[in-house]
Amino acid sequence: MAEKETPMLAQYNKIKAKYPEELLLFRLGDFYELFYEDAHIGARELNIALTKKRVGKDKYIPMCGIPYHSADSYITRLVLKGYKVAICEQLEDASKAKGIVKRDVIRVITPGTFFENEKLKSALMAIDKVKGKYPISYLDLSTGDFIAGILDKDELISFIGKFQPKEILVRPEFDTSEIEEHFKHLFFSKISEELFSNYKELFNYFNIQDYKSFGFTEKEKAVLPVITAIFNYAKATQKSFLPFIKKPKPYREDIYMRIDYHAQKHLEIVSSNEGNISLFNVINKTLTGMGKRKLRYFLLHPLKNKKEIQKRQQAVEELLDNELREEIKKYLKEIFDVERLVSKISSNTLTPRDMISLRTSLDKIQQLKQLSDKFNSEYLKQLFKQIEDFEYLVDKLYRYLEDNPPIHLKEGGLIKKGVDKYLDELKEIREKGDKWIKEFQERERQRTGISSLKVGFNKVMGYYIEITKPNLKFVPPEYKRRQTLSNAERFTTDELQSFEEKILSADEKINALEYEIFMSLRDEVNLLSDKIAKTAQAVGEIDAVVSLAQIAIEKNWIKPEITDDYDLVVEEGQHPVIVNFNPDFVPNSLKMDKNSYFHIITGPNMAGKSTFIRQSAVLIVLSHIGSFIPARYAKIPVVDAIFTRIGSADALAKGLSTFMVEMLEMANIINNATEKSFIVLDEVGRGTSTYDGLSLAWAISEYIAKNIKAKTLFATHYHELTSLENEIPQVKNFYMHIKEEGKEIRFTYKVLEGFTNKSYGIHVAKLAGIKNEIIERAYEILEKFENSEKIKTSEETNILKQPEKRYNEIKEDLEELPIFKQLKVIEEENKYKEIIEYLKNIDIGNITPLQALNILNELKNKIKNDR
Ligand SMILES: Nc1ncnc2c1ncn2[C@@H]1O[C@H](COP(=O)(O)OP(=O)(O)OP(=O)(O)O)[C@@H](O)[C@H]1O
Repeated sequence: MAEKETPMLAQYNKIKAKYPEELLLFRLGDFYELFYEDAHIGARELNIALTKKRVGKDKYIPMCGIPYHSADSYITRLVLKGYKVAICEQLEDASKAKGIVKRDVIRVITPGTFFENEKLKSALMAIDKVKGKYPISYLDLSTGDFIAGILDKDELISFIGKFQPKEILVRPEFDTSEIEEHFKHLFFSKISEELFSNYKELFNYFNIQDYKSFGFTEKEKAVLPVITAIFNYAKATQKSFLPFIKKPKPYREDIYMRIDYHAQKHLEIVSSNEGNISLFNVINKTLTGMGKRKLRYFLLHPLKNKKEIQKRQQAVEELLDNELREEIKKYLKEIFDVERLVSKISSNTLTPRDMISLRTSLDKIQQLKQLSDKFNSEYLKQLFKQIEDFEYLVDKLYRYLEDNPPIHLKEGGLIKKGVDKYLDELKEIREKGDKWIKEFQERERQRTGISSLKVGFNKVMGYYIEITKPNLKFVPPEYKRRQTLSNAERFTTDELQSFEEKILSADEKINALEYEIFMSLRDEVNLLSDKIAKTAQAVGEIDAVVSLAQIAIEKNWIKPEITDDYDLVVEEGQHPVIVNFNPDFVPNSLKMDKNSYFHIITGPNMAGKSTFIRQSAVLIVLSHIGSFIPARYAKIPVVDAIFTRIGSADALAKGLSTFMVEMLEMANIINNATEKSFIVLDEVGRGTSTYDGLSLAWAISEYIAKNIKAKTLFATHYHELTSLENEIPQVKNFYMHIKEEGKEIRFTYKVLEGFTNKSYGIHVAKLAGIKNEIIERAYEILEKFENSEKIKTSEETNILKQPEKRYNEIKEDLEELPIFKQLKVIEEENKYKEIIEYLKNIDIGNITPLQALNILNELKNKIKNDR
């Protein structure tokens, strides 16, 4: 006969059945316990001991436990590793419970919802697919920011790159592979269809009747399911911990300059490649959490409206005034991360200290608002106008809240005197109690003649009278022994006991009442959440603009002139990140106009080509966020997109060849760039055989220069490309100047007009420390090559213009190259896919034997054609 489950195990199994995918942390006294498979995972991932729990006469189940008091760090580790953790709490006081203590899951923490954890930062996204487009929504539970929009595939990839969601919600049938091939570590949660369709709670929460109230148009209807899904998921997992969520805002890519995912990464705008530092880290001088996030947002969303950019510039210019800026900074320094605090208000994670931080912040924000008359800039005026008045609330919080409250809500010490009459009375009893104890101690000393007699208190024993061992003989008979210590004994008396009951019940009442008052205060603040959040946004934006002014002053940057024309001029520009570490950085200029917009830059390795072309793109980005830039003078036309194609190894890990990645990126550029775009190309075509690569680089350059007419900087080692200058008038050659001093060379990092055939590769090898005898031998071989090159016929050099002819000549050799073999495999795989698809679509139940024979024949032919 099956053994009966213990009540605890029955309770566990019932709850676990509702959370099969989560690790269930089951609260037992001072521990959270994990059982069965969860225990194995927990022990392995947290490196803690796997033990057993006895659940019947001879029955044991696997168990591991983490202490309640340090649970946070364990939970963080599990969530960081991509687990979802369900916290199951005791819902009643164990000492007062009849039978087994009630327990239930109070919250599920997932990678995208651990909003109070600084390390993880909540970032939840939902993606759907409708008619080839991707409706998306994004919710940051730590700030309450909520956005939604409809993106195309490239925009979706770029969005994920910008916002870096920690968890992506999709429908069960969603094919995640098309996104995963672009990113290394994404965490997808497949959630039920029901969460996408049931928008009742969402509408209730925001008190609306229709999604259009959020500002979406009829055309954007497809965002409703993703908004709904993200909201329902947050609610279902966070339960009473659900923080304040702002109304979802339409996210429309088309109002910003497009910087796709590759460009963000290659230009190291907000995150850098290993060992480097990002543009954001260099220019970030913000003083608040909101400001930091806003500046980051600015960088990832440069404006593309001249007037808007100029408005920001004007604000930055005004803030160059040291006195004014310092005055604002004085307040900003004391403002906490209000967005995060607001999000906590409606959730159970708000601590009394958070409330004090909010009080201080709102107070400083009120003082900051006093400065609003001092500005002329339209943009600053507008931002200051968005700061709401919280005078009444601040005053109330000062009147109500103790300045140094404890961390926990239920320990009392939260509320000042004068707030509640009954509370004051209770506190008086407690104070009188202190006095009474002193008098009682004095009285007992007199009565017993024991001058060292002490009245003390601890949580376990309550009040007691302590008598040292030598004085025990003087203890009166009515004293009741409570505890024996090594050199003293502890007693109580009827009088002390009845006092204790009175005082302890006052204490309990005080704590309960303070908690109640604190909660009603919290509710009051909660009603203002929306206003506080909007104010916090404005403060963040002020902080970001102040930061732009601060860096401009510190680095002596200039204001670029923004135009709607075509021409671009940067005189003596510098790379803002590299110059930061290299004071000897050599400035360079760039001039582009309708007669000269495709620049080919040649020069040896290490001469500074990449730095120059990236610098140009970065200066354009900075100019479009309203920032000043490191240059002597600059005139920047509004650019609609920045595209980059820069050699990288990042996609290799995903099994795509470098060449394939390169071509995918090129295809994206060619399909999307316009005359108003800025393109940066570094070494296009290097991933394949020289002639293929060169022919492609040539054809692509020709296409961009003739048809797209986007401003383009192309750094290359293909010296042959410089002949494009003769073919297309708008193509111009530039090269990195090198100074030759005997056999030595020196990089000057100067970009000059014209081109050079010398590659100096051997020089660079020498600089890198390659042995002298090898270097000498390389020079000998080079000389031989150069001599044989001289007698080549002109027909041979002309291969560039006849890539196909040349291709046929060398076809056999090329096919031996690994890249070709790889492409062949891809090609074949695609053919097989076609056949598989064909087979899948055959409805066997509905065909005649003759049709079956025909199909077989067709399949045979398909395979024959391929062989
Ligand atoms: N204008 C400059 N002033 C001073 N140092 C520079 C300048 N430009 C580049 N450098 C330094 O020169 C080094 C090489 O630069 P970069 O990578 O741009 O060269 P490259 O020509 O693109 O080389 P490769 O062809 O090998 O990729 C870097 O360490 C960079 O910091």
